[in-house]
Amino acid sequence: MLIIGIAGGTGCGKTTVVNQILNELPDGEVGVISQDSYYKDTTHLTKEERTNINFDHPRSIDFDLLTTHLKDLRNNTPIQQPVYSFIDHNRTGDTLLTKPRKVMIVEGILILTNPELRALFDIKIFVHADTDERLIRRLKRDISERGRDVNEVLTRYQTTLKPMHDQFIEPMKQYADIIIPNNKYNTVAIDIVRTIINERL
Ligand SMILES: Nc1ncnc2c1ncn2[C@@H]1O[C@H](COP(=O)(O)OP(=O)(O)O)[C@@H](O)[C@H]1O
Ligand SMILES: Nc1ccn([C@@H]2O[C@H](COP(=O)(O)O)[C@@H](O)[C@H]2O)c(=O)n1
Repeated sequence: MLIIGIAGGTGCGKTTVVNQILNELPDGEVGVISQDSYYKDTTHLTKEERTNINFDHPRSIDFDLLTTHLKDLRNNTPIQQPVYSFIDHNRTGDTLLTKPRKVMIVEGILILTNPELRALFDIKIFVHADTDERLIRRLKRDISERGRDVNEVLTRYQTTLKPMHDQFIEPMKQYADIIIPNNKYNTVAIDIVRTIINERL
């Protein structure tokens, strides 16, 4: 199994890059795990307490479960990937049966911060987009897809998102094998990654 980790700040285009990579590859040959599915279970908290969680700090992620699941997949064992709701700030209780594939992609803002998880990646990719570009994309996406308003996104950006990005996410570039510039759609980089994957299929 080839395991590819794709990191980068919020709004840099990780999900879009993954979808572009999957396009034109044979259906079902490449599996995807999102770090977002592994936000810690917050059922014991009130809605207000959940809203106040710092979702950009590594401690918000259940790295133990994510690492265990990736090792299971590597050992050819299917996993039940949790399903996460950005509206409720919690796992939904549903799971998604995820089967081992020849190639697995793991994507998320913090996936390179955990040494044990990082060591499982054969290829580490960091997607880069400038800060202003990422904020604009995040604003538009969170309002249209994640039930947020302008004030909420900007407050979160100032209080946690930007400081956490500078402290935990940007420094992870040092571990990247490939950095994809993604201020604009980067078809050349996508083709290169797809070629690497095709060699393993
Ligand atoms: N290269 C790009 N140029 C313009 N918009 C982009 C680009 N990549 C992604 N987007 C848009 O930016 C938003 C955030 O992208 P997404 O892939 O969800 O980022 P991430 O998963 O890194 O948070 C989406 O609305 C997406 O369509
Ligand atoms: N309940 C939550 C959980 C996370 N976030 C934000 O999601 C961002 C990571 O996801 P991307 O798709 O943007 O990589 C992260 O910056 C968290 O702030 C949230 O808003 N609500």
